[in-house]
Amino acid sequence: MLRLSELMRQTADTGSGGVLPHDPVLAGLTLDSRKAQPGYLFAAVAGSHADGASFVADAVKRGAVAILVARDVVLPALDPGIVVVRDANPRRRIALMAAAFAGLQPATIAAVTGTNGKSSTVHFARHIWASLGLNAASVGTLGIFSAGFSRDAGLTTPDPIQLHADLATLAREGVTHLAIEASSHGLDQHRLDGLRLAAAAFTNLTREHLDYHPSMQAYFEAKARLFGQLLPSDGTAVVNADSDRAAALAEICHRRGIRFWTYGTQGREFRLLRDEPTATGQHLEIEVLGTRYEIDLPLVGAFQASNALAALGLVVATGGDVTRAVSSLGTLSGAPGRLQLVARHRSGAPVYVDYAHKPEALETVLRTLRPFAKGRLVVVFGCGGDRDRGKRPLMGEIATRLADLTIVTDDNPRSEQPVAIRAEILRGIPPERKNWMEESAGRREAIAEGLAALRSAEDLLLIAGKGHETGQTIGAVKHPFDDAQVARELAGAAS
Ligand SMILES: CC(=O)N[C@H]1[C@@H](OP(=O)(O)OP(=O)(O)OC[C@H]2O[C@@H](n3ccc(=O)[nH]c3=O)[C@H](O)[C@@H]2O)O[C@H](CO)[C@@H](O)[C@@H]1O[C@H](C)C(=O)N[C@@H](C)C(=O)N[C@H](CCC(=O)O)C(=O)O
Ligand SMILES: Nc1ncnc2c1ncn2[C@@H]1O[C@H](COP(=O)(O)OP(=O)(O)OP(=O)(O)O)[C@@H](O)[C@H]1O
Ligand SMILES: N[C@H](CCC[C@H](N)C(=O)O)C(=O)O
Ligand SMILES: [Mg+2]
Repeated sequence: MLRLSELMRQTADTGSGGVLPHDPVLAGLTLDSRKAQPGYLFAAVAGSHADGASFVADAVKRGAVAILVARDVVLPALDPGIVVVRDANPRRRIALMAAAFAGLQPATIAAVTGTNGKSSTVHFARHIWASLGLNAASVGTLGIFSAGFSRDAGLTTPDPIQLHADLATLAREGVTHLAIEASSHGLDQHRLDGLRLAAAAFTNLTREHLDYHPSMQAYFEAKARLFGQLLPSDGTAVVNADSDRAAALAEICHRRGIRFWTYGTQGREFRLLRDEPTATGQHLEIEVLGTRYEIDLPLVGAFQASNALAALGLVVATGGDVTRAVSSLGTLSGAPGRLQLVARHRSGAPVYVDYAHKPEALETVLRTLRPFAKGRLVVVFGCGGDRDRGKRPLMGEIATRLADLTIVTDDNPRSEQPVAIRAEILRGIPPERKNWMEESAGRREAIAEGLAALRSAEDLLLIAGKGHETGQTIGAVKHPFDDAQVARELAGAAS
């Protein structure tokens, strides 16, 4: 409970002013009129489908006593007992209010942005902190994880009201260190504006979400907000030097006086010098702040080594002991659904599940797995409905270029016709490659076909796109579906 005047005082940086006609004690905040209760403040924001302003009367009917709205919005006549707060940027203001209202957040917070590798990096950062004896948590696509509290995710970056309620719970339970994914939607919609950040990492930028962002430049600018606006000038940026966006971020950070650290094969503070595959992962030689270390990372793929360095960078940037943090990389476990070995076919062929649902990710994971498939590399994948359509032909081209057999199937069709999504994937496949592909309606059937194509222990099946997901959304209904479980069931049945 907090008085409205106090909430406004604590968050007054976007320029709303004026004397309040009343000063209600607020019972809660909401961005959704349907969740308004007596004593609530309703933030009416314009969205991509609806305009929150048209739900003000609904919120008031449910008991809202205060409305936060943009300056220029015309509202219907309201009861004089309702306080209307105007702000130039209500999305930012409600995020700041959510933080103030919840009161507590873990003392040390690091955010991770980039097209690929965010979930893996926050998962790794939590592991490294925990190895240092710190009470750590992660928030993102996989949900919220800490020693004492976990919950499935709705969004990669939750809405600010939910987020701050959860962060306050974590902080009350003693969590001091938090790694959180910053999605481009989340950054663009100011969901993260109330966080007190100590560090921020950038992994890479490739094509994604061009249904939402008007261009790659706009997509980059959404991500760059993390460094240009959210990370305070006493924070540390940890940026992948192997990304072609590193120079632009360096410029932003230097302008703001932010400490700028880089990682990767071209990294300055966290440099990967050597990377050799081993039976169980890879042997790395790295240089961290001028000192050389050798470690056995129990994960395959150069991209996982890169994500591990990003996590290491965040831990060290926020005061973690370098030597102990480096040695904890030797006990990293992969993030669920990321290059996860889930089953073995009766032929001995391994079956992997991976969350590659973007062109660059699919290319990376197929290239990573190629050396492990001395025989045939088989991939089963589809594309999600109601998402960036431009990805579809690109992924069809990549799969058929890098795999020996591609089975095109359904991901989460959502409101789209599965056959139409598959047709867009097929459009990207050159005619001469059509002999090395099949189209299979129904993901379960496609996985069965993928398994049936395995002939020896030298073959390998990759099921891409849904990773850790435990449901498949068809129309408006989410049906239980778990790639790993289905693969195990079917591989078992085949043996
Ligand atoms: C495109 C997008 O990001 N939409 C998010 C956005 O919704 P919006 O502002 O567009 O909502 P809208 O439907 O237009 O409605 C406008 C406003 O009216 C309100 N409303 C609506 C109806 C009503 O009866 N009463 C009412 O008050 C809504 O609560 C909203 O505040 O803000 C909502 C509240 O925070 C989110 O739930 C919603 O996420 C939708 C469900 C979504 O699917 N988002 C995905 C694309 C997303 O955000 N993904 C990213 C990236 C994933 C990744 O790459 O990892 C993520 O962070 O998960
Ligand atoms: N650093 C990387 N470079 C290229 N591809 C990567 C990298 N890290 C992960 N991937 C690929 O992207 C997939 C998703 O990885 P991860 O979940 O860590 O990324 P994310 O950024 O959180 O994705 P999302 O935005 O979908 O939540 C992995 O399964 C893998 O195929
Ligand atoms: N956070 C991502 C997840 C996509 C996962 C993929 N399986 C799909 O459904 O497209 C999104 O909402 O765009
Ligand atoms: Mg993620």
